[in-house]
Amino acid sequence: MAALLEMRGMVKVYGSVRANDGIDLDVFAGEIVGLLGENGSGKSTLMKVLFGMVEADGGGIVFRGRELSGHRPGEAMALGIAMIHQHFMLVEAMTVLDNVMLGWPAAGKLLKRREIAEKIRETSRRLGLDLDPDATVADLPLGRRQRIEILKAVLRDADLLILDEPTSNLAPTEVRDLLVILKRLRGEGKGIIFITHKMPEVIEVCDKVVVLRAGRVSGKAVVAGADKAHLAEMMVGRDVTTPYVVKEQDGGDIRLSLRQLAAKGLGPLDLEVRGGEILAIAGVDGNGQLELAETLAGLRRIHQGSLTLDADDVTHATPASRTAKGLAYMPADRSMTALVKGMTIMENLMLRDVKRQPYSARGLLSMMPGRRKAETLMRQFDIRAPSPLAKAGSLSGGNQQKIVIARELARRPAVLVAHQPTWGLDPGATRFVLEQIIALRDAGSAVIYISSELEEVLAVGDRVAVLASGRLAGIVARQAVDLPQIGLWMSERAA
Ligand SMILES: Nc1ncnc2c1ncn2[C@@H]1O[C@H](COP(=O)(O)OP(=O)(O)OP(=O)(O)O)[C@@H](O)[C@H]1O
Repeated sequence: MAALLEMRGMVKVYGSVRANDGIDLDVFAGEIVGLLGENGSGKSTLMKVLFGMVEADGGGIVFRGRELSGHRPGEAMALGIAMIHQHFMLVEAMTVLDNVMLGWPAAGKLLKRREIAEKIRETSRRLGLDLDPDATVADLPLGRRQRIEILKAVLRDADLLILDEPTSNLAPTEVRDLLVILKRLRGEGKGIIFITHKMPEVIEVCDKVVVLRAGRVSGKAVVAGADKAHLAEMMVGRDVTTPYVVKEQDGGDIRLSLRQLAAKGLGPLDLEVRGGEILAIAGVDGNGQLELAETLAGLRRIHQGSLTLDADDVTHATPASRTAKGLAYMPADRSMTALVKGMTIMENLMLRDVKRQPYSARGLLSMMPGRRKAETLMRQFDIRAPSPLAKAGSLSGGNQQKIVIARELARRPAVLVAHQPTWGLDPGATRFVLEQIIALRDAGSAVIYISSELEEVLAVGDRVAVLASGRLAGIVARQAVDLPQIGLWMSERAA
């Protein structure tokens, strides 16, 4: 049987970076191929080349027996290739049906709304998408929105679906649902390219894996019957499985305190975090995590109660004055909200220091000390880029994340609020970032670590709290964690 897709010797060069350096990839109909590799290894670039978003500098693509070169996304789509982007291309104020009709091929416009709505219902039932054509996108959780993109691809008869880290910002239940949907798509004969950093997902759905390193294929394997340890080593290249050191409360000073604190969709909450402690906040996504993170950062108004930072009342303080008092914030959606993509890596790393010596020269960033500091941080955090003067937006997704993480950690903040700090990071980078957060704790900072991944919460939290419907359902020392109890707390609804 001929492959659905054959990519041979793909090359893509950006300045001094060989993002793709002779990559071969085959995908057959009815096959899920895991495309793996550390941050910056060239996965997204290869997919952009395939989908016609960037032009290759070398190599050849054959799709369904046809040579493909110099093509644009419109042509790729018309031929049956669909790309499910991480930031969905949906109009939030419109319904599912209207969104599906937006890009409908001209010939299909002859179909009536009613007929398309019926097709949506039928496809949704068949694949288990659980989508109502009349639902408004803005009312749907992330996982459902992603399924609209899948629905669009299927209704346009795509044969090959590209999913670039589709699970990286989904809640665990949504991940499970997505994996089931992928298996159904495979059952209908679709070819799927699935980019992920998560080993359990690979084992669950992939038929084979292709691992990239520095723009080349560094390994290939059939998943069925493969040795898991071997697969993991191929993916990660080093051991990331030793447990982290959890600390018992050692009575540090209270650095962050919430008293009856309430904001829209949140609280009232009473909570204290001490220096030298990581308070991990678990919960099903959408239960007040974003509200809590943004309220602490000063991005949402506090309606009631108080917030103190190192004994200073900061209830109504601006984000900038909280930053000046030692609060650091890593938002979950770092690449959209915490990074200026058009600025250089150095400028992004130094955003908090422009007014500080020795980095300031009459209010501007002074070159030499800034560059030295940026170079050091890039080395420490393994930010892969040709130079500190490269634009942040030109880095791979994971390396963009690392800029924000490096900037916030390097300030040695009194209090760190970290929301999903490992999203988009490969296992090696995840390990490194968690170790840095633990080092910050050991140096006396207080950390609030918000994550919907229970495994991670349990790995790094000294105490574990659960948010449910914007309220604190329970809080417990790590050593005393009882998993069924945590599960109950997570499913609690506010009275
Ligand atoms: N538009 C661009 N300009 C310059 N360099 C780029 C551009 N796009 C990608 N690169 C570089 O190409 C390399 C590969 O990046 P790519 O985004 O393909 O990696 P990735 O494997 O998808 O990583 P991640 O897991 O972090 O998303 C990186 O070194 C990146 O900096």
